[in-house]
Amino acid sequence: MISRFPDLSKFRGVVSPRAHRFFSRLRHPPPPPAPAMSDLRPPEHQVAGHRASANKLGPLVDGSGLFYKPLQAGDRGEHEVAFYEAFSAHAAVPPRIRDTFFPRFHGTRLLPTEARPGEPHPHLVLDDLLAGLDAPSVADIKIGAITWPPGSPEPYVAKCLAKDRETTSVLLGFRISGIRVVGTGGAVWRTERPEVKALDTAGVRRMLRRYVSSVSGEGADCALAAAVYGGEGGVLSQLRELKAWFEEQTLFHFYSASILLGYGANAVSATGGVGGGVRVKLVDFAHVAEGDGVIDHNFLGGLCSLIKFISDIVSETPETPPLGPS
Ligand SMILES: O=P(O)(O)O[C@@H]1[C@@H](OP(=O)(O)O)[C@H](OP(=O)(O)O)[C@H](O)[C@H](OP(=O)(O)O)[C@H]1OP(=O)(O)O
Ligand SMILES: Nc1ncnc2c1ncn2[C@@H]1O[C@H](COP(=O)(O)OP(=O)(O)O)[C@@H](O)[C@H]1O
Repeated sequence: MISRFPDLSKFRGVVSPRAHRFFSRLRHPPPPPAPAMSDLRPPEHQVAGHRASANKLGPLVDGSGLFYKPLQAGDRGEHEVAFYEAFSAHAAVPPRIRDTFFPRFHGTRLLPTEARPGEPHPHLVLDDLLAGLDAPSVADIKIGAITWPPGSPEPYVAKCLAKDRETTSVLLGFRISGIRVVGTGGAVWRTERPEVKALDTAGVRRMLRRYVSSVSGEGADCALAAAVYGGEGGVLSQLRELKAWFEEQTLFHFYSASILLGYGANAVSATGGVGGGVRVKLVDFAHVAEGDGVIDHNFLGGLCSLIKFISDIVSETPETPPLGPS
């Protein structure tokens, strides 16, 4: 829960530690009791990123509508927390943008994990952005031709640059990181890591078509293109609203962040509509940098490029009933 109190982090050292703890508690009231390890599991709907396993930390859910992301090593985890704290309280962020496109931040919490038995690990507590969608179909699209923030160490820049060149990031301003599609019969089709890494422009187009197709297997009939991508409240109209903000905002530069698309795949109605709404969200803020009064042209360029790919698919496919956001 986010309070109306301003970000106090810059006042650390000015106010007493006791006062700071008091105000922090007001800004992030304690969430409900910590879930037991037996209730926590990797989200079935996760399509990219580090995945929790017996020896690796990764995101967890407990079915309560919350998503627990482990703080990453080094200063990355702390950096992501600092972003959420600043963003949640920033007076210049329009509430509509914050509420529509970002997960709500509920502070951090120590959780038991299978990977680190007996050593609770701090996690970001976020809204599960796919909560309430039955059998969600999900796409993670990493935005930006450049995926490292200014000032990153040289070896990290080299690693990211190599990935940006090998994938479509440099060429298209975005790359697909992972997709899962739940067909009408409940069959799940998902991308494998090596496959998405090898996608070229034609492959990206194919994946974006596959994401809105009802057939099982590799085929792409684009039966849901108009309902999911088009119409009022569809992906395109939400992306355009997000773009309008990025044309103005100079607060943050979202390096390596992803757009997460979601729709309830198992609710395809007789009329061809999709139940549960269409979601367009942003995730992964471990590499966000301060905007310093400059627009985030790296993210904005990738977003425009993605919009063009998706609008081409809508133009090429026949109309089906549109859906609003949920
Ligand atoms: O750790 P790696 O090498 O698997 O790379 C991660 C990427 O996996 P990949 O192998 O490219 O599919 C991973 O990519 P996906 O999200 O899986 O597309 C992220 O880029 C991750 O970076 P961060 O969590 O945003 O800091 C990447 O982590 P860092 O390169 O930032 O450590
Ligand atoms: N708040 C959220 N709600 C639901 N799913 C999420 C949320 N945040 C991330 N995810 C899922 O987890 C994946 C990895 O998240 P991300 O923040 O990118 O982690 P990493 O830093 O390991 O790359 C995303 O591709 C998405 O499937």
